[in-house]
Amino acid sequence: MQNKIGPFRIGDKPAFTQITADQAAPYVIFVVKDPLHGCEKDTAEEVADYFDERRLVSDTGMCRVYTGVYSGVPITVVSSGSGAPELEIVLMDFMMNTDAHTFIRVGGSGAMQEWLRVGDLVIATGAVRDEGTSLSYVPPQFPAVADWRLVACMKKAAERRGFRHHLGLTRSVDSEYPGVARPARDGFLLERHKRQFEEWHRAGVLNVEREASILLTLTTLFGLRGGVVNAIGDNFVTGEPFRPGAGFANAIVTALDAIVLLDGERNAGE
Ligand SMILES: O=P(O)(O)O[C@H]1O[C@H](CO)[C@@H](O)[C@H]1O
Ligand SMILES: O=c1cc[nH]c(=O)[nH]1
Repeated sequence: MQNKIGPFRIGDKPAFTQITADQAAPYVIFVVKDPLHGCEKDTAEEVADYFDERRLVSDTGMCRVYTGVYSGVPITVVSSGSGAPELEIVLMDFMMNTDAHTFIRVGGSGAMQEWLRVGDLVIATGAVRDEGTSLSYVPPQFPAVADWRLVACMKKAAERRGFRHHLGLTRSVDSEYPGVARPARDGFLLERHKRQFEEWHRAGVLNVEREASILLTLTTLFGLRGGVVNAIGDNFVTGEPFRPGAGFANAIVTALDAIVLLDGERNAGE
């Protein structure tokens, strides 16, 4: 049997973002409305403040969308809640209703290696799919891979700006507590949670957060261009304390500059 009810729409627009094809730029940046970024503004507005011109496309309460121009390139930015389940529905609004082809997550994360510093950037080459949403699409063996051109452009952008940055694997989880070996109520944490943390550390995963893998799974699955740049806000291994918004502005600029570089390559037919 198939679900006879299609995607949610209100006023004949996708319910969660109200996005329409004519309002969406080819390049879309996804951010979380997160107090960890240390700003008063909605995170989408924080990104849109970098645009040379911009217009508010929608604000449904769950998502806020701006479309504008940065260095001559049209870009859309959308903010939503935290975690793979929420980003899935935002991604599907764009993937099923617009011609957007490049999807970039800009966010924060916790470091999983002692040599990473708070404020550094991690440009994901791929993601560990330790969340449930992407498993609803494809088996765990399916790789969540970043687009190599986009990764190269983000690396070049960070280098040119002099931002400390690293390329490697990002792990996405559903649980912010045992999922990252952080004790929950009553100190609840099992040995297997500690072992899991150690395994991913030993496997060389650079950082952990909650959205990279759903974005990279879906862009890989549907032949779109996906990328993720996360700032390091704290270090789970060394205990370097959390600093709100550390490196987040650098992550935003890296994504924006990378889009300009990528657009230039596309226009040059590379
Ligand atoms: O800094 P942002 O992008 O919110 O992302 C990280 O912070 C949130 C809380 O952990 C999760 O969404 C995680 O992915
Ligand atoms: O664990 C996390 C998640 C987001 N940002 C951080 O700094 N750490």
